[in-house]
Amino acid sequence: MNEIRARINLKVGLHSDIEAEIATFTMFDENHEHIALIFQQADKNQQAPLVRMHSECLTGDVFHSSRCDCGEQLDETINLMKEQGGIILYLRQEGRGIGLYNKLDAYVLQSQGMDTYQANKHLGFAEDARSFEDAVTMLQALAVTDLRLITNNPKKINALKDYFNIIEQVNTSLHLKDDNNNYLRTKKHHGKHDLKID
Ligand SMILES: Nc1nc2c(ncn2[C@@H]2O[C@H](COP(=O)(O)OP(=O)(O)OP(=O)(O)O)[C@@H](O)[C@H]2O)c(=O)[nH]1
Ligand SMILES: [Zn+2]
Repeated sequence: MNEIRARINLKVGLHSDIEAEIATFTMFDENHEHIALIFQQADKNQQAPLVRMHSECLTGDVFHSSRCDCGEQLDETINLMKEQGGIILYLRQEGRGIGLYNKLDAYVLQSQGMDTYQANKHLGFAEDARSFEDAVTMLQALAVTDLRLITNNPKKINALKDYFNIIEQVNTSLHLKDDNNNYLRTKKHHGKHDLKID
């Protein structure tokens, strides 16, 4: 069964000059329109391509919000993949899976003193409501078996390790900004992310 619905060439990045392909899939409905961005045909040309599973963050990815580091991580990944090739899975699970409006409700609670995980729980959600099962399906559809995963998040390693040979964990940089200190510290101390911050 062909699980790739389409592959389209496009150029991406800040200057729209980095060659890539965007791939769509047959197995997802309109509420889960995940896409893969493939650089240098990494799915076909590389034994162990760089892979980034990036969960959607409208505020960070599009507007480079001061509250998180998502947009910077995405830019960093695109620039690395320009050089080395690789695959970004852009996963439509905004707000760690609780959706945009709920994430913004969580921001209100954070402004009142809760951390990101406490705010999710206060709203009746899991601390992190994401699943990476769709990502596994996407990588299998792209015939990836071995990979180098760009992440600081041990949960992402755990989610893939039974299905793929993870040759290397590639950390992202620390993108500290005025308003994302607590967010990043909580990622490290509660989420056990591998971040170089106190
Ligand atoms: N619920 C909630 N979600 C948030 C908050 N801040 C950011 N997010 C979401 O967190 C997710 C971040 O995803 P990623 O960058 O893929 O991953 P990560 O878990 O930070 O791990 P890395 O791979 O190390 O970057 C996005 O879906 C954001 O929308 C918050 O305060 N509350
Ligand atoms: Zn974000």
